[in-house]
Amino acid sequence: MTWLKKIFGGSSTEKNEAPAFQQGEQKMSDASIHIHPLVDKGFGPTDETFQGGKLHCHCSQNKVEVTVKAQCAHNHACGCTKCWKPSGALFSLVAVVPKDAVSVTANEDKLHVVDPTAAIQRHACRECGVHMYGRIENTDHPFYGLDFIHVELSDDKGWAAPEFAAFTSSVIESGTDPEDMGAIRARLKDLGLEPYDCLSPPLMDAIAAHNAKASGALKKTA
Ligand SMILES: N[C@@H](CCC(=O)N[C@@H](CS)C(=O)NCC(=O)O)C(=O)O
Ligand SMILES: [Zn+2]
Repeated sequence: MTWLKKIFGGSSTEKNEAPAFQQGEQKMSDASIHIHPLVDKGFGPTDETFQGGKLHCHCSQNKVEVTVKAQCAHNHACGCTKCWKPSGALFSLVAVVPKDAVSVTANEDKLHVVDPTAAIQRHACRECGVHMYGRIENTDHPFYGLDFIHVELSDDKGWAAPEFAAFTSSVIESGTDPEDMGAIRARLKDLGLEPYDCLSPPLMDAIAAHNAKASGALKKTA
């Protein structure tokens, strides 16, 4: 995926496939913890030939439609309070795609920006509340050029599988008891999603490298 290399460099697709418990161990995580519907039931493998698909909002009629002409990357569970989650889910499922691959193809007039002051301008349906895509407008932002999408809004199969869990501790800000965090982290690990309290190490490295180039601490060619 050349667009991915251009933005994140060569080391951004490190995938965590380590199981939480070694084979033969008896310990099981709590399957009654609802991380996200697509994650709880097992996501299925990434289709390497997949070229994108359509996303639809939850309205019964006049659905907002977003067409995405690319496979997504860095699909992950996000526990922050800002990312859209289906009801009952502790985490959002969010991925990035190049912004040029994203277009609104129906009922664009129903969209509004949830928080115009946020780094990610989340375009949501005014009627059902679903976030259709998030765009970074600040050209200096490390992730400028990428849009954020929720692949669960698509009936198309083959989207890249989630790789990790970000902003795990932030679920407390939505009302989760801090005492439940051990069980939640164990469940994430069991599902193959290593929990981080910010982003994954490769993404944090990409952000730091971007900032270091902007400040001059790193040469722009590095
Ligand atoms: N602890 C905060 C974290 C929010 C946060 O920083 N979210 C990350 C991950 S989506 C971000 O990049 N936010 C930028 C934004 O919301 O525009 C919360 O849960 O609200
Ligand atoms: Zn988030």
